[in-house]
Amino acid sequence: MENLSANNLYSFYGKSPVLQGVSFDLKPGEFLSVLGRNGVGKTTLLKSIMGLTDSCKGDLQFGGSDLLKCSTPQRALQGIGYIPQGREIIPRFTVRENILMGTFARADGKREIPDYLFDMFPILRDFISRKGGDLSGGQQQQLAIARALAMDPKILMLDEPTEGIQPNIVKQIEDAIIQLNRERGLGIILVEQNVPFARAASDRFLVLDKGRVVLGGTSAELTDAVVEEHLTF
Ligand SMILES: Nc1ncnc2c1ncn2[C@@H]1O[C@H](COP(=O)(O)OP(=O)(O)OP(=O)(O)O)[C@@H](O)[C@H]1O
Repeated sequence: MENLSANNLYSFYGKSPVLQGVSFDLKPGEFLSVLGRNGVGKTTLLKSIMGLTDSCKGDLQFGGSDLLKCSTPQRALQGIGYIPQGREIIPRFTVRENILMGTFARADGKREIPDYLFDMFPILRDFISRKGGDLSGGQQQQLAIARALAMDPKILMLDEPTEGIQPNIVKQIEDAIIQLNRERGLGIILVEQNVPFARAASDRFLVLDKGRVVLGGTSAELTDAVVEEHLTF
């Protein structure tokens, strides 16, 4: 089965190790939330899985493949989708062009935009010919999710997808993430500050502190006491 598993993973910017011995498992279709205060390495964990930090040591496997030996495009082709913080859509490309970019990371070479993306985010259908840069922040986040889905991923990694987004769109994005997991069976790794959403949506969580996993468990174990000890500022 296509588990994603990290064992004693170290990740570096230059010579500084940001992740220091991180281990976790994500089973197919599982939803994992990654929590922790600012600057503890949450974004770095997602970047490391995608091969976007300077270097990594340790073990990172996906479905029997040694990810640390794979380039970033190879990791995408294996089915790992990444929606970075800040979204990084291409502002001068249209909505259609932005989504089509995702299809270039499809293993089967198809260049079609799946219809369900527009059922999930109807505004993208309405704005299909608009420039990405003319969309609101929330619409751009929907576009970034659609672009990642256009590559037909097995796992979707999202970095604070509702940060700074207008409240009426937050709910749509949260519902879409849950639907992708529960109805389409996508594995999800979500970096999130919103504990109630992480608790409601995920199967399991882990808490990072200074580049290490200090706690993990089922979402039922993500109690107020855990939040108080590890997540309040
Ligand atoms: N490109 C980089 N070069 C050097 N150091 C970096 C780089 N990106 C992040 N760091 C450092 O790595 C550490 C972890 O950063 P990271 O962004 O992974 O944390 P985070 O938990 O996602 O924080 P936040 O909640 O603020 O996004 C921080 O000390 C940060 O300064």
